[in-house]
Amino acid sequence: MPQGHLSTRLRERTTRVISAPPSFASRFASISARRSPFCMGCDPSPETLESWGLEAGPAGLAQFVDIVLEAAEGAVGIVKPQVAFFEAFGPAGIAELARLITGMQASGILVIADAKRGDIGSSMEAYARAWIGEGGFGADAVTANAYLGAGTLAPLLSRAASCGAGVFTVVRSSNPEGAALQDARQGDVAVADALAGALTEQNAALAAGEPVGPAGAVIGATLGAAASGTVARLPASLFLVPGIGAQGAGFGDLEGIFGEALPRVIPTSSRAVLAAGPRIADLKAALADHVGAAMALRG
Ligand SMILES: O=c1ccn([C@@H]2O[C@H](COP(=O)(O)O)[C@@H](O)[C@H]2O)c(=O)[nH]1
Repeated sequence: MPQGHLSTRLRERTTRVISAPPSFASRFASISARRSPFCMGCDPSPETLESWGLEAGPAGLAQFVDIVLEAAEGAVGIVKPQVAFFEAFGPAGIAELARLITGMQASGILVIADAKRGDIGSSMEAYARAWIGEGGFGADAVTANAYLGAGTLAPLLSRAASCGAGVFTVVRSSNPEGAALQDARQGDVAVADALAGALTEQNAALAAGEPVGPAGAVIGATLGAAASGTVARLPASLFLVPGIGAQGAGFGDLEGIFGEALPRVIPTSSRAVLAAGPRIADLKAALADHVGAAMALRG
């Protein structure tokens, strides 16, 4: 191989290594220490819009976005818009979702797009471009479903690793209907545990020497200590943990499920926070309560 070609390749490789963006795990660790690991759910359901005195249509949605942007600024480090509630308003809803994502990021807030994507590998590549990295919505992390097989997550995970994003795959969901499927046997382990093992393998391949990789897991706060065996199979994952508040779980349930993994937990709650709106001061007060409760878990 000609010398010039070799040095060009070396330079390209070095540039890639030097310019690798910080991982989602390191960005979470930083925001968690500076603000809190708590994640504010942004679910503009018709019920929430109406209870805030807003029209359950695109104009009301735009006002909702204005309010949550102002309430979140300086009060919380992570938000999770539930994409379904934006999609429900069609193109106008998608535009508001994009506005929420860029507005939150402009305030230094990490955005987890709760889109729960899952498909065959070629379509997952398109979902990866849609949600993380440049060119699409550019969220900091996205949620995924693995019902088409753990291997279909690969395009999403490799893009996440290269652009410093995270992927949270549903492993054990917070809803009561989830257990029948997630506890079904795959060989001699539960489907959820087999998926946890596959995510851990992906983290070993993609974490680039960091202790926590891009393959995170969704584990419901409602599940109790029965979920801790699954947690143990995910030693290099962050955990996105819904179910606090309206679904009946509390911050006090998290230690029994996560134990020593608590520093990797991102507790999230939507309705319990949004019920305080629409006044900004009331929302900030509800956020302060949740942020404080999540900080107390860090010890
Ligand atoms: O297992 C899961 C996975 C995702 N979710 C989502 O989290 C929020 C929970 O909202 P609350 O109002 O705090 O109950 C919502 O967007 C769900 O789609 C979940 O609840 N459970």
